[in-house]
Amino acid sequence: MGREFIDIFEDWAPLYDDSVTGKDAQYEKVFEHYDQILSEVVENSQDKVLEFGVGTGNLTKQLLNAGKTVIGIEPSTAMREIAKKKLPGITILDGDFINFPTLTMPIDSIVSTYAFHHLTDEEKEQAIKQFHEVLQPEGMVVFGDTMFETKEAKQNQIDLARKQGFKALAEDLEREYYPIIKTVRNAFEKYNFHVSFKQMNDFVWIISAKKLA
Ligand SMILES: C[S@@+](CC[C@H](N)C(=O)[O-])C[C@H]1O[C@@H](n2cnc3c(N)ncnc32)[C@H](O)[C@@H]1O
Repeated sequence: MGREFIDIFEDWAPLYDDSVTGKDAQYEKVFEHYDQILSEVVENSQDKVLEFGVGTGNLTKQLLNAGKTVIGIEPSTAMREIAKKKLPGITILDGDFINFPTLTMPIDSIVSTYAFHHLTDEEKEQAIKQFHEVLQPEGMVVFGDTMFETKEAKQNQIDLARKQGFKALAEDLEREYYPIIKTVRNAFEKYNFHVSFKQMNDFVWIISAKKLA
């Protein structure tokens, strides 16, 4: 579920790595400190990792370099192909945050960067409920993604993007389901996680959520 944006990624896949390295002015601020954001996710995760929205495999690469075992889930065929070419031998399966193949190992960390906002708030809750079921005791969810402290802060970024002539960014912020932090906090707490947030740039925050009993 939450697959309504896949066509965007089928088209974006060949140029995606140019965007994350700052070559697309519209997304420069969104991907500011990209490598640090990925590192922060890696540092907060444990050994047996389930990664959602793998994209071109940049987070996967850092996870593998840190010695972790990773099962990747990615709904876009074009993205999966690029990730497999970059990282031969990785396990990357067709699926999404809600529907994915049966897992072949116990999972102690669920990670993702720049992807959770493809789910509506209701779908996010459904996914978080499933994360609690999938994770081992004291397992972690560690996500980096765009979110906002208030509705006004979100609108300010949309207005700024329009003022700067960043039409694609403004439309993206309006089209997809970038959440308000309190909504995400409430969803994790509802399903028995202890959750904290850390800001990484004007858009992206790290969510670290530990499964409570
Ligand atoms: C902006 S890219 C992020 C890629 C990579 N994680 C990174 O940090 O560079 C978003 C990725 O999420 C994937 N995606 C879109 N909808 C999804 C869903 N419902 N479940 C899981 N992944 C999804 C897209 O296909 C795309 O590869």
